Amino acid sequence: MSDNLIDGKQVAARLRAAVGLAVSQLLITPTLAVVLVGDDPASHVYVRNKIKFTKEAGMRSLEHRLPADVSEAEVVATVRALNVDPDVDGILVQLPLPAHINSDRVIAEINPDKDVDGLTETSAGRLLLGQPGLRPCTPTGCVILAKETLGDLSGKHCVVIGRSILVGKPAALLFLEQNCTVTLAHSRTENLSAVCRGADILVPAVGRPNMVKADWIKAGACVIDVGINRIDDASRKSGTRLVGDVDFADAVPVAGAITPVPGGVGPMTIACLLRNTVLAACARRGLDMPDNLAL
Ligand SMILES: Nc1nc(=O)c2c([nH]1)NC[C@@H]1CN(c3ccc(C(=O)N[C@@H](CCC(=O)O)C(=O)O)cc3)C=[N+]21
Repeated sequence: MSDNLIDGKQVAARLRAAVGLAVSQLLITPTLAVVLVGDDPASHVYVRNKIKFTKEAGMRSLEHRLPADVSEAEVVATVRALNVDPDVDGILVQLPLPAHINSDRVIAEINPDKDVDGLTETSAGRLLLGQPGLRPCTPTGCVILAKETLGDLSGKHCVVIGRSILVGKPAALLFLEQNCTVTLAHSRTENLSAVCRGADILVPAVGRPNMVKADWIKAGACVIDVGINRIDDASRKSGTRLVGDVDFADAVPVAGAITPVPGGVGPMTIACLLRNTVLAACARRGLDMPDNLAL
């Protein structure tokens, strides 16, 4: 193993421990409600992990399982009931939803003060405006990993590749909030590799296996790989393996620090969900954010 790896698993475990400590000092038990529709096996694995870590951090989790053929109206009704349940601090609707359900309409129903995924229009507006609010989990995890490596990010040139609503756009805004100079690159960017070579912090969030090569990376740059791509690998028993958007073997010798896949950004996403649940529980009660959960 090289010495420039950013151990997302370890940073996530530490964040979960910090969440647990913050919870133990509260007089209430934050509660996360998870809505899971259908029987997608991957979604069930994610949700099981989320629930396990929620409990480990001393919080309560409620699980609402709905059948795959449930109507959109019933999912909306479930969200509305959670919105007004005073015991519920965070609501997570596991995505993707079955094709017959419009996930935008469901997400729009979530009370923004319980929006621990940070996906509602109100949460997005608060982020854009620099107002307090719940930020999306994966981009928050990227910022934490970058700060872990570099400390203060002020003045650093951050290049985010990918303009998705879920990751790229909010990541650009969160790095801007950290006083980075931000470039939001995407599929139409001219001279993409040269733009990336200017980055002190490079955040590929595209979903294209091994797209970023060594010659896209400035020597010593911090590389936060958001991609989680499953590719064929005949040498594995499963027949597949996970790779990021970065050609890891190529990039490792050039990067100053780099996240692996798996074991990089992924575990941070779940840890940030737990953090958001505590932040939501505090904000809803007019309590200050626990000091040890500040970015
Ligand atoms: N409402 C909602 N919020 C989400 O945040 C959300 C969602 N729906 N639907 C699915 C995606 C996916 N997602 C991941 C979280 C952790 C890992 C993770 O920890 N991955 C491990 C590897 C896991 C493996 O081996 O399969 C890693 O990268 O090390 C991956 C993916 C959250 N999502």
